[in-house]
Amino acid sequence: MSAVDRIPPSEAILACDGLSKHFGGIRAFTDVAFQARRGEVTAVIGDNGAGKSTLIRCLVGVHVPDAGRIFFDGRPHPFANPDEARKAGIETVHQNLALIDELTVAQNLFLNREIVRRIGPFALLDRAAMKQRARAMLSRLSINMPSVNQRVRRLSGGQRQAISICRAAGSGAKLVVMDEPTAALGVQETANVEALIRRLREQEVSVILVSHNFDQVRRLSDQIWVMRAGRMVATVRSSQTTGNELVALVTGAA
Ligand SMILES: Nc1ncnc2c1ncn2[C@@H]1O[C@H](COP(=O)(O)OP(=O)(O)OP(=O)(O)O)[C@@H](O)[C@H]1O
Repeated sequence: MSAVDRIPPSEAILACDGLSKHFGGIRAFTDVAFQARRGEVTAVIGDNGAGKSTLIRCLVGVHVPDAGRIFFDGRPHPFANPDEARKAGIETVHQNLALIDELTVAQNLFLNREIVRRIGPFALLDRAAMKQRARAMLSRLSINMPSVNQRVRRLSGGQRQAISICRAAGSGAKLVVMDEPTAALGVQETANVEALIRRLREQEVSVILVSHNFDQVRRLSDQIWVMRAGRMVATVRSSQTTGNELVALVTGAA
């Protein structure tokens, strides 16, 4: 049975069959199949070079796969670039955060999606509306921020990550894809970002999370995809696995 058939379309936010991506003679991954349930956190694990980042780049429209089918929210996924994926409801939280230091929290939350007010032939930025909406977006995810007028340069790594996640979720995304969202964070900041991911899940936003931290993956996710050397070697329910089993699946000792 194909992966697309296993979960009824109404329950699958994402499904994929026979997906492959090569860069010239280098194989990133081959014949990958998977499904992610709507409203769940799905983690992607695997050793360095297993193909995780390339796989999620195919999901968010950065790369076009060489072969295979992807379905998003019950429909074929034809996204040729990240803008198309975003319009359909897939947002990405990038490893390098993509925030602009010299802009404020509110300006970063509305970067490239500014609210404008039309007065005759002129289109003016509606700063008051953006600030008001920024406060509502932060409050919806219980994110504490000193002020929406604060420049992000002065914020901690965890606060910056929270803004990136809020920005991704705030536009009504159905699926938020995160590549190592806590890799550069300390213990408390990691806990804050994990709490934020749980709140997304409570609000029925589906999440795909790439992480090398198996404890985190088991704490946060419902389902785990395991990649090894360009293959999807296992899909496991997080509640039914142990850290040792994950290590064995990732290394091939299982
Ligand atoms: N743009 C590219 N051009 C050529 N090869 C690439 C490119 N992107 C990825 N690869 C190759 O594809 C394979 C999978 O890489 P990918 O970055 O997807 O792995 P990963 O599991 O995310 O690794 P890591 O955990 O180290 O980030 C690797 O052999 C990598 O060198």
